[in-house]
Amino acid sequence: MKICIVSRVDFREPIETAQSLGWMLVDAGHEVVYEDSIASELGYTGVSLSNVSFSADLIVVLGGDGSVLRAVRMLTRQIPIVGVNQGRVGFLTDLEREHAGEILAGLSLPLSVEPRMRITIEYDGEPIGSALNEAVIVTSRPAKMLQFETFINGRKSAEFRADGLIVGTPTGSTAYAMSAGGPIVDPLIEAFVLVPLAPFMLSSRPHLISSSSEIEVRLVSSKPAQLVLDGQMQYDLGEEASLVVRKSPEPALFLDVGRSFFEKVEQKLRLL
Ligand SMILES: NC(=O)c1ccc[n+]([C@@H]2O[C@H](COP(=O)([O-])OP(=O)(O)OC[C@H]3O[C@@H](n4cnc5c(N)ncnc54)[C@H](O)[C@@H]3O)[C@@H](O)[C@H]2O)c1
Ligand SMILES: Nc1ncnc2c1ncn2[C@@H]1O[C@H](COP(=O)(O)OP(=O)(O)OP(=O)(O)O)[C@@H](O)[C@H]1O
Repeated sequence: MKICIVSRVDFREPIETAQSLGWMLVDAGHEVVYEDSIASELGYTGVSLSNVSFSADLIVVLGGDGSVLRAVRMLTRQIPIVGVNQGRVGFLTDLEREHAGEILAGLSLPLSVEPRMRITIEYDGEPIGSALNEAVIVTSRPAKMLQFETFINGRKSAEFRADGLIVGTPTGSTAYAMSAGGPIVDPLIEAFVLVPLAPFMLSSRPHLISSSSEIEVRLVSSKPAQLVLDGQMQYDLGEEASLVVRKSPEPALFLDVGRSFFEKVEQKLRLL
């Protein structure tokens, strides 16, 4: 198989892991390429994630959740991906560093994957990006509320004031949405999680909406707001902005290594 290794490069351990893992995978008969930023740390010629998504069979990410979110975002075409935890929480990672080499070396095609719903976002009618965890519309001025209107398949569903609104996925239900009071959603379910941030009215509650729906969020107030995708891409929103969120036709493809989602919930989130 052709495997592309991606790594965070902000400290030595993942860089050293990337080198030793690469050697182990080559010894096991795999073709190994490195993404640009880790390649330059190791003195190799790298590949871009956008291009390699058309030729690699698997992406291996050395890092935490942010590194996995970044890698999924940078893939032009979704291909199987697996994270090796080199972060603080690593909820989206499924392999620990100590065992990653032997497990990955033994892989062969076809790979077993677990599709993870992603979302696409349009701003004022133009595609602006996609997300695996969530899209957040949030006030640019702390302690100033925004006024929202939401529409499900063109029909008005709510009008409320809040600091912000999370439109999340089941994968993102254990991230910001959970901290904001949303439900933990089995990632095998395909649905949107709508969670208001500090709503003015207690009646503004989290909602679970079918993934076949089209969700429009309109900003009624003229106060400054921002759109944040997976906590990593940030955009200023103009007055009376309209954002349309849909299920992406391309889910992320998490390599199935037998890790139970609920085991991870128990292990990683209850101990935090
Ligand atoms: N109050 C909060 O809990 C809060 C606030 C902002 C952002 N976030 C989350 O952080 C994500 C970005 O992650 P990052 O690592 O680049 O930023 P980061 O470094 O700020 O990490 C945020 C924390 O969220 C965890 N996390 C991220 N995705 C997760 C998931 N799907 N399930 C469980 N935990 C998850 C990360 O492990 C990290 O501990 C955003 O998508 C958002 O969901 C959480
Ligand atoms: N190769 C890279 N080039 C630039 N930025 C990167 C690269 N790899 C990771 N990052 C960014 O660096 C940060 C690394 O954070 P990451 O989430 O991987 O680790 P962590 O925050 O320690 O762990 P966790 O998110 O699991 O708590 C992320 O924001 C990610 O987007």
